[in-house]
Amino acid sequence: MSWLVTGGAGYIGSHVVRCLDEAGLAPVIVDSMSSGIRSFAPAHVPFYEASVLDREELVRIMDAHSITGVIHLAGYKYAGESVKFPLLTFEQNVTGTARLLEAMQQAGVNNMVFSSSAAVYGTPSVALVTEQTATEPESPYGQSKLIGEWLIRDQGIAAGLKHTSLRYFNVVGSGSEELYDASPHNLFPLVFAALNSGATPKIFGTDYDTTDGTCVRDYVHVADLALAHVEAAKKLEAGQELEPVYNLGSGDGVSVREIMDAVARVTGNQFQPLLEPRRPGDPARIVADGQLAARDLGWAMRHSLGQMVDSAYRASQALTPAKEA
Ligand SMILES: NC(=O)c1ccc[n+]([C@@H]2O[C@H](COP(=O)([O-])OP(=O)(O)OC[C@H]3O[C@@H](n4cnc5c(N)ncnc54)[C@H](O)[C@@H]3O)[C@@H](O)[C@H]2O)c1
Ligand SMILES: O=c1ccn([C@@H]2O[C@H](COP(=O)(O)OP(=O)(O)O[C@H]3O[C@H](CO)[C@H](O)[C@H](O)[C@H]3O)[C@@H](O)[C@H]2O)c(=O)[nH]1
Repeated sequence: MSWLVTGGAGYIGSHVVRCLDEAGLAPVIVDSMSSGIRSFAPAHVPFYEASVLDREELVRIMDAHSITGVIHLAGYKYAGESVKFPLLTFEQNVTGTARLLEAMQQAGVNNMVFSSSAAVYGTPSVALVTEQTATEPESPYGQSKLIGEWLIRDQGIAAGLKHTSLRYFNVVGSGSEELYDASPHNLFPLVFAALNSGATPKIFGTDYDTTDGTCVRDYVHVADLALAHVEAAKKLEAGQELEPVYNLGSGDGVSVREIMDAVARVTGNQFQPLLEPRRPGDPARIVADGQLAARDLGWAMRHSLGQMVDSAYRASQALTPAKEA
């Protein structure tokens, strides 16, 4: 049993690869290296620098390794930036997913786990988002993830693909010090990049309709998230039916101000964040009901917020200048 991991040299993908490896579902990585980091891929795991847009190369790789399933994480992940770059976002996330599905059909690979996002919900009007909550994405990124889900669902109907899509909420933390989130646009990496360089972290928006005026999100630890992928892969491999979509969130809302307080506590740095205007496109609050995933995928929050902050901080400090370049 060998599973292909697209985007396996990325932040989340590298954690998934390690969990698959430990579970005996021999991972093989395909990554275009647009944002991947080569050292994130374990030396013994087969690695191909290739794009999911390259159908023929994907078929060759799937045949060469007798791949039985795909965890598809490759993509362009910035909701805010996607408003500026809709064509890039759709090419990578929609055309990329379509090419991958074509390759899977050609190679006879019949199992798929897809990285979707809470961004498919837009700004929900409910306190806890369930899988039944209306999908009203507000960015090309959210739209592209929803279309990805539809392509996969339709390929299930047309070609018998077994599949599930995991809608991640805010993924943070680090499962080991050499793996970190290098995103230039997300809260945790920006806060630690600022602190590590002597700058002051920023809060975008303090006038939202939330308890302290800052945005509320549902933060999950990347190592917990990775385990849910392995559970999904194992179930699909064993021929068990899964729901078409699962939320991977904790049910707990945490404000940006509360994150800053936790960072100050963990690092011992009593900084006063800079208060900036709102960042365009940010919903005030989005928090998940994760009960469906708990029922079917053993989904559980094994890490506390303090551990999320602490592990992210340690990983950010372990960065060498070479890795930062
Ligand atoms: N980080 C989050 O909070 C979050 C939340 C919801 C969903 N997601 C989704 O999870 C997935 C992984 O996110 P991440 O945080 O690890 O991001 P990341 O940028 O670290 O990883 C993405 C990986 O995909 C690779 N890639 C990009 N385009 C490719 C292509 N065309 N072909 C092959 N490889 C390609 C990149 O080089 C990178 O290694 C993405 O699909 C993202 O949209 C992330
Ligand atoms: O320096 C910063 C950076 C961010 N923020 C705020 O922190 C919150 C979280 O922002 P992130 O960029 O970390 O995360 P998002 O909620 O915007 O988006 C993330 O989670 C979404 C799901 O909820 C999507 O999947 C998306 O891909 C992923 O980047 C937002 O209110 C943002 O304005 C700050 O205050 N200061």
